[in-house]
Amino acid sequence: MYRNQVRSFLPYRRLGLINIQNRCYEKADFKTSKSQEMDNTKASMSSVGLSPKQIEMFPTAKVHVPIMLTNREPIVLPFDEVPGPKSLKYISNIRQYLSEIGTQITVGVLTMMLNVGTYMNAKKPLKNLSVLFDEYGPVVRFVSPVGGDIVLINHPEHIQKVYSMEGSFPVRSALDSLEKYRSEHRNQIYGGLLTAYGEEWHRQRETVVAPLHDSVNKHISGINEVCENFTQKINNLRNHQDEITNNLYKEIYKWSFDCMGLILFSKKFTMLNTEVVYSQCDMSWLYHSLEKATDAIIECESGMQFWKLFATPAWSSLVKYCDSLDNLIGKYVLEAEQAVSVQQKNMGPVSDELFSVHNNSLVNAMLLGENKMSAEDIATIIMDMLLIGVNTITSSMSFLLYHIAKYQRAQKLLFNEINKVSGDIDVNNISKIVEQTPYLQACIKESLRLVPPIPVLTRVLPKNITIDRYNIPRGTLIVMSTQDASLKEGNFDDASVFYPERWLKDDAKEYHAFASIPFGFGARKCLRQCSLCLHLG
Ligand code: HEM
Repeated sequence: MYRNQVRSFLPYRRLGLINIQNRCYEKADFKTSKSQEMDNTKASMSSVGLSPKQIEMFPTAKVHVPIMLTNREPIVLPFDEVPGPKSLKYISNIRQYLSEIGTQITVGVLTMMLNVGTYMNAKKPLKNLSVLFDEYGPVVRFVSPVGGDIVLINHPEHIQKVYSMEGSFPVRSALDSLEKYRSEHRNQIYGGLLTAYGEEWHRQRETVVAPLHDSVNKHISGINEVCENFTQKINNLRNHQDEITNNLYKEIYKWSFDCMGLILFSKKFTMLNTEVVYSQCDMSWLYHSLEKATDAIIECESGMQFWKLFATPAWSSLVKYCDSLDNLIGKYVLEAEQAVSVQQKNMGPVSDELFSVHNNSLVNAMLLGENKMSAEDIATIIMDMLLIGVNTITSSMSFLLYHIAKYQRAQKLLFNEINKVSGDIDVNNISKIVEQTPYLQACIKESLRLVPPIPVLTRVLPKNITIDRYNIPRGTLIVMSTQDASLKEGNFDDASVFYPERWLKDDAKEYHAFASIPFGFGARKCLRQCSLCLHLG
């Protein structure tokens, strides 16, 4: 399964946010009084949309109250006091003496130990993280030998506080390997949505949101066809015991690729009907390159990062398959650009085929939008959406089917609900479908609670923040273990059980709004314009 975790120091160093030696601990941040702190917390909660009543629902008493020196002044403890693995703390004393290669090795070992280094597909990262929280409490400092320390948190209130301070241009850690590929190999300074920062990121996001939304709506009936195709194929693949013996994941991947093909390219990829994926046609190459590029990114981001020093096999594979993705997507975008300019200059009719593909397509909308983008930028954004979209949807759908298969009672209830409304479904009206299928929505939400495709989220804040009682300097990489939060008994009863009903009860509102956030939150949350998750989150 694709699980996404993040670590990266590069972007922050480049932004000048991390400088451990020169880090200035502003006095003001240390001397925050308790009342100020409470006011700040309340203001931040209302800024993220919680009412005073909801604030009361999650009293600050749940969070450790700072020890009082006098009867008014709470102690805000310095960053060095944040608990964490002691052996790592010693590293902080010697890190300035480590050579570049030594640093790479240490980072690699630490990364493998904790799996805080895999953007996608870490094997059991959460187990390791929850062990850390059990041992050190809700705020854990992970000293890194390279200079930028990591702070891990898992408490919903702390997560909420981080989001409330993320600012207008939130920064999260990116994929170092993809960023290096783009900046060094393709000469792209900004990269796509995943890797861009600041105003450039904002510009790209503004350009893509509305066209993406329209594109999903336009292709609903096409997506429905792909879904029917998928169920038909699964039906045919069953053995005499009604089981799918293997390759179900691959079929789900193809289904997700076909859906994204419609949304991003307005094209019927029909990968579900294609057995030979290694053929010469563009669509097969795109599929093949996507699989291989994803594998290569996973390999580069996890474990030893020697690719930063020399071309490892994983790095060469990343370059090869990202090049291939770039070229195929670039070709499509250039075609669309050509069609648009022929039409605009009235230079005669565009061929029917070209017109039918590109008219009303997502790329067309981006080319003609107010913030006109270059073909190269559009191609990069499409590549990002393809990479993140196909993998997250495949993971979500796989676990949804897994949970429904495992919890037969839920399966029966779901079956009855769908049976009841099936005669009355209008596939083009998503809002109505959502209204008609509350149990299905609850199943999706519950499955995403148990296994969010991206189990940890990250932010680098522009200001110091006090979490629990600790001062965390600006520029520190804060890793929010959101899956850990959603699996905590304190946040959900029988937290490890698939129980969709918890989202249907009136008291569902009592769950902390940040106890399960599969799509992230704030200005940089998921674009989530897929059919599966359009109305959730
Ligand atoms: C069930 C499906 C999905 C889940 C659970 C999911 C989850 C997420 C999460 C957690 C983030 C990071 C949010 C944060 O940092 O606060 C994210 C970002 C993003 N997602 Fe999704 N995602 C899903 C599907 C998709 C699809 C289908 C697309 C493409 C059409 C997509 C495009 C993106 C993009 C472009 C970003 C980066 C946004 C930015 O940095 O501004 N996601 N997603």
